[in-house]
Amino acid sequence: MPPMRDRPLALTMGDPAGIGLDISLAVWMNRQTWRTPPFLLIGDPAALTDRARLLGHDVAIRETDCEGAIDTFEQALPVLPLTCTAAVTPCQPDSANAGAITGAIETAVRLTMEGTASAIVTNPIAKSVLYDAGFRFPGHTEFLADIGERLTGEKLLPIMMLAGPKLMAVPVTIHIPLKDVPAQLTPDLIYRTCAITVRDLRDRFGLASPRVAVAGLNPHAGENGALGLEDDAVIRPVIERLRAEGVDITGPLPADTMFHDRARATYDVAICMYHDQALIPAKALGFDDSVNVTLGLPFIRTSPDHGTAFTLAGKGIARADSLLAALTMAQQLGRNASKGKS
Ligand SMILES: NC(=O)C1=CN([C@@H]2O[C@H](COP(=O)(O)OP(=O)(O)OC[C@H]3O[C@@H](n4cnc5c(N)ncnc54)[C@H](O)[C@@H]3O)[C@@H](O)[C@H]2O)C=CC1
Ligand SMILES: NCC(=O)COP(=O)(O)O
Repeated sequence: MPPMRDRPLALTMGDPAGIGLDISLAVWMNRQTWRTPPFLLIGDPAALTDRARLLGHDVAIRETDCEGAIDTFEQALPVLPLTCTAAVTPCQPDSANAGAITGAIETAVRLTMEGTASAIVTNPIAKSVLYDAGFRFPGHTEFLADIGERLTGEKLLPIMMLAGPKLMAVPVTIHIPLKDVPAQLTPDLIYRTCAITVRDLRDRFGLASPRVAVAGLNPHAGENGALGLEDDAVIRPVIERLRAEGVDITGPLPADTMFHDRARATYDVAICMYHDQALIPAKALGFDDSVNVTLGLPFIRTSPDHGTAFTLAGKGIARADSLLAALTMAQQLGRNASKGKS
């Protein structure tokens, strides 16, 4: 296996009708000033060439395998080719391309697990477009865990973490309807989410003893049971168990007062009970520079925090900051992992 510095990141194209192609071109074109980590784009070279032309970019695109990506990267944007079934039109997603979109993700995992790529960075997918084609996973997070389980034979619990300079936040339940949240918030799920988060923050992010703040589910963390029972009956005992095991952990905290500046200074990561409880503060505090990173997997995966932004595709106005942050974080986590092994 080549050393980590000689391996590219595997970057998936995402939904080609969205801004993934635009921002991939941007991070490559600005590779010197932005110090973009070398990547291999897994996607349709014809769609990428068309998007570059539409945007007025003069970009050299070269098809290569993963081994050739690092040597190619300075001169041309390296692409591991796959073909979209339907013609790609910006802002007009087509479920006929679901196979190419998910195929890029599967290929990225395979290259990373076999050690030719150092980590996976995913461009955004539109979930509903894939659901229309029969995709049975809520999002990348759950799909990546399924691929990981198939490759390793291990049962995995994938954890979504939004990580930015001002906040790291983890939702315990992820892509489920709000009405299903209380039933899915079991002590076991909360415990394992906290434990995996603490382990990965220590082992992958280098935080020796992460300080964890856990949100309650209900207003005022239940107000002693008057506004809901889950905070004291379900969440608090898990926190007490983790504290007894040596984790630096507080909660359940009223969610409305745990994200202001002074509160955030008291912890490293916020464990939240549902998707929007974590993602609203994360995106409000750092939409351009936060990264969606999946913990609990046998490989590193990051992604920009935003979605496909279809209406911006092909217009030259999509910001590439979050993709750059995702590439940079994936490279750093890969380096930390290889240091841990040496
Ligand atoms: N990691 C992933 O694959 C993600 C996928 N999605 C998917 O994206 C689709 C659209 O979701 P939305 O809720 O509309 O979120 P979105 O993030 O695509 O767009 C929200 C707003 O932010 C703007 N925006 C997003 N990215 C931007 C960028 N790079 N530069 C400038 N402006 C930007 C959009 O124009 C829009 O006004 C959905 O189908 C959803 O499933 C959403 C989040 C993450
Ligand atoms: N809202 C975040 C999101 O939908 C990203 O999900 P995933 O596709 O990374 O699982």
